[in-house]
Amino acid sequence: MSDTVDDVELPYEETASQQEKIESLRERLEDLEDQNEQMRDSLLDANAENNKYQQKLERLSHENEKLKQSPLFVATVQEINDDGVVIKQHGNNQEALTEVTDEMREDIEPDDRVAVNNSLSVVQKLTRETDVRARVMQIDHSPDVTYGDIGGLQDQMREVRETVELPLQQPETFDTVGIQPPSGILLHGPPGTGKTMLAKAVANETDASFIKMAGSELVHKFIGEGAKLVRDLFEVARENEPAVIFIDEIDAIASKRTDSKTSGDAEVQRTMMQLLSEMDGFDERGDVRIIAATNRFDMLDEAILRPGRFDRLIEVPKPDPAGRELIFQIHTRDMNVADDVEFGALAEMAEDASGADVKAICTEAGMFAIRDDRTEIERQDFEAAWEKLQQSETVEAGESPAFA
Ligand SMILES: Nc1ncnc2c1ncn2[C@@H]1O[C@H](COP(=O)(O)OP(=O)(O)OP(=O)(O)O)[C@@H](O)[C@H]1O
Repeated sequence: MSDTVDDVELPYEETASQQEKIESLRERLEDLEDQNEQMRDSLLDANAENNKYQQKLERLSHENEKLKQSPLFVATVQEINDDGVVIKQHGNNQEALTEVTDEMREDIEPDDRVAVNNSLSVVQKLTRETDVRARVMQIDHSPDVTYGDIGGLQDQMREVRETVELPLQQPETFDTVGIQPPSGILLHGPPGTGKTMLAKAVANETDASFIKMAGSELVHKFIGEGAKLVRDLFEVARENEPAVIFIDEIDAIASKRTDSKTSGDAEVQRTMMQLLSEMDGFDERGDVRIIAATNRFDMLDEAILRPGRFDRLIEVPKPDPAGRELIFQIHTRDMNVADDVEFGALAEMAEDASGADVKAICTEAGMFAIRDDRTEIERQDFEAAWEKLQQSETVEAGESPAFA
């Protein structure tokens, strides 16, 4: 069957008579014609089969399209194993073992959000672009900040721990005493003072997921979706219990009502109302704690501060000299600092600096050393870094810098 024109074997011996040769060739010709006939038949069969599969493929593609068009439910992949895929449906939180195509199976992994149809088969993986929640919420299952990374803020840390750790770790204490655990914490103070760090650290130390949402993004980026996203935020938190919800820049959604009646204001109002109602539904919230932060405490609507909502208000001020010294120590832990550098003196120098400023000074001091071809960071590097930071802040504030 695999003979080619060049390597064809002649069906007779060289010594055979002319008559025998003709006879052999005739037989071989008949054989080949038979084979040709058989192959043509097979080809026809294969073509027919191919057509059948083609039609089936079209039908399935059509079916698939139809499935995608009917309403789909959103679920999160929990586990992929030999039996199929375990998904957890959003909304009712129920888990189900379902099937996926081999192709889809290769594409998904635990924690992916997927769309499932009525029979809970995974139809589509939701990409980050289609997943608004993923864009607006930052979910960190194990934030790496610890209490030891925070300089100063001892009182604030104690209060945050009391309010968040106890209800998460010993909820029965509150049941026994017969009181509701404090609901939300509001951290207020200037930018860069460690508010986010406090929330991340308490989530980390209680093994809770950290779910962050920025109020300003909610209002400015996702116009018209604010209220729904707040609902989603609490839903995601329940799906990831125990969880700490961190709402940064809460003033963007909970500032005092203005008199103007623009549609933008109405939208912000709706978002805030949704937040209040989620906070009021505390009983069903389970192992979820809420921490919010603001730099504009004076702007907040009183409704948000009513008992049962944010009833712990914790001020997070800029660090005092002792706090700054600690923060310098923390941020230079991994740096190669010269022995004569005194952190106390640096703390005195960087008067009025926030924790974030201190961190920026340390990084910049390292850059000065690198520019100077040194591997050790000296006192003058920190001084130059502080000067540079002050200059950039002056320029940002629109004043002319003291130094060129
Ligand atoms: N008390 C602190 N101890 C150690 N580092 C700090 C402290 N405060 C701030 N920092 C440093 O500054 C960075 C920013 O801090 P963080 O995001 O917690 O500030 P924030 O108060 O939430 O700021 P914002 O109000 O601007 O959101 C931190 O990642 C950390 O490196």
